[in-house]
Amino acid sequence: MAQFEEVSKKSELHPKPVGMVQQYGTAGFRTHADHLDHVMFRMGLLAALRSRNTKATIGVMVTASHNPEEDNGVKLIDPMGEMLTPVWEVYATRLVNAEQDHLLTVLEDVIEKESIDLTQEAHVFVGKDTRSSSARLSEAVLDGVTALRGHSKDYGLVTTPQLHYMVCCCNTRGEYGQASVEGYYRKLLQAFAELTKHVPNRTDDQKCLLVDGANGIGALKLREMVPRLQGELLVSLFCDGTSGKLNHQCGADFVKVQQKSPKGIDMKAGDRCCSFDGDGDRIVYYYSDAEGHFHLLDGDKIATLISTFLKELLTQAGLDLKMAVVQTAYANGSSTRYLQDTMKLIVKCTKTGVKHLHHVAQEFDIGVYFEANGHGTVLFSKVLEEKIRRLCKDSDGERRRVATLLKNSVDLINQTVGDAISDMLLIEAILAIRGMTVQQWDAIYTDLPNRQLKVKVSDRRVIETTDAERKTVSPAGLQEAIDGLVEKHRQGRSFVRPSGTEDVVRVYAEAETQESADALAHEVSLVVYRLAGGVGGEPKPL
Ligand SMILES: CC(=O)N[C@H]1[C@@H](OP(=O)(O)O)O[C@H](CO)[C@@H](O)[C@@H]1O
Ligand SMILES: [Mg+2]
Repeated sequence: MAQFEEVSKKSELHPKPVGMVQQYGTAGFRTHADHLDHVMFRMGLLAALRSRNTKATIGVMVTASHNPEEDNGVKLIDPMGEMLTPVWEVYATRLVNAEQDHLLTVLEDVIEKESIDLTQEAHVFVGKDTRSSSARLSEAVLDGVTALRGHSKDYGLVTTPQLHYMVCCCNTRGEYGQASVEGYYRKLLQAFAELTKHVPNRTDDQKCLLVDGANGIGALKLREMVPRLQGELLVSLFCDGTSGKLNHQCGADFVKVQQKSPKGIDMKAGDRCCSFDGDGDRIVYYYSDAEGHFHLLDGDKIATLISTFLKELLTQAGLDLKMAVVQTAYANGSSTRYLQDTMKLIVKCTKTGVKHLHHVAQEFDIGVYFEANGHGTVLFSKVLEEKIRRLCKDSDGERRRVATLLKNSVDLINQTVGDAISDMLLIEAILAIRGMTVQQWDAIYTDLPNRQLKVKVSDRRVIETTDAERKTVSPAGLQEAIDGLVEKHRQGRSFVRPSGTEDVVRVYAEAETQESADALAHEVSLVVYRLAGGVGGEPKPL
């Protein structure tokens, strides 16, 4: 077939280094930018097939998120703006690892398995982050789409959630919004303005927010929005990419893992601050108190603030609906207890990785999901959205006011995926409406001190987990050893799992005091090292 000749010819321009193997992981393919040209071309091919398979527009985002600037990566976006479905992750891995002379065979195999009609039209949206390698790598994606005679639209520099939004807008024929960056701005800005317009007596101090843009795409996009916030939010943008390096000593991942403020932010005691990650899909908040202590408000605190706000509105609106908060094992034990025992909310725990949380959140009328690292959003069922819309029209007085707040919250939230800009505007609106300071928000519950460590082992796959990764089933004896150690620490909890993005085993521990959490994390690291084939020197105490 003529299309295959074209693929054959074009693929010679994007040759795969012989023997190189890569895996479609938690966040797509991700590695040093020098090893990705063939991956990008082939993901362009796969996106064109996926588009024909779903009869919808598919997205391809070139980014390595919070990784160093030298890395890059690629993720595919399915029709409703969600992550690529798992069966196709397997195809992606096979296609990327096929040696040059085997590429067509693998391609044909996917076409046959999914009964893809090549005469169908294919449409692919492509976006990229600000990495120096992203321009040439997104060209390779476009080459792949064209080789299979797909139509492509290059959105250029966009945040990951913006591209998810575009795909959803396009496939809902504009019902979700207009598929352009301008359409995205307009939808969010209008919802934010509506939410904040009746908030009385806010001082400039309360409106001030310091933002660390991780020297990435999130900073560029936020800068375009700031002048249009009509003074309802006074943003000071730091790490805006004009001089610093992407993610270097800044950004949401740095702040969460190091538990300290980013380099280059000029914060005074009490200032409300937040950090985006490198592709604008994560956010964490923080402030430092008068004694200079750093306070982090991570994904768990964000989930608590948002779910408390929405639950109150639902009650006031007289809507009795099923609402849940979805977390992973990394959620701080205090947050889980607060949500369950005080807020009386359903709390679910899933495996790490946003696609798992998203999936479970879809089962409820309102599903609030956040990873502790700040990646998350809220999903609303169609039934609920319809009820809210009707209530806005048919009710009056207080009930109408509350329904309108709900409607504008729905519009402000990017339901396709976690979105730093959208989450930030929602959090700012909630704090304004409730007249709450960052300190009051922080005081809703007190985090248990915790520690995350990494252990290097020769093959991390020897660790198998169950119960949403909270327990191990192999190697033999490991779980019993962890249980024995946890027992010795007041309010102790610990688990280990192989990372899906790095060649390490992650260890998490929390306990009543920081010393205790640190000691537990170290003790567990040692048993992992001993029972799961540790390499290099034994883990040292902190
Ligand atoms: C503890 C932690 O933060 N893990 C991160 C990290 O996954 P690992 O499988 O733990 O490497 O990267 C994922 C993709 O960005 C993110 O979804 C997840 O939350
Ligand atoms: Mg990210």
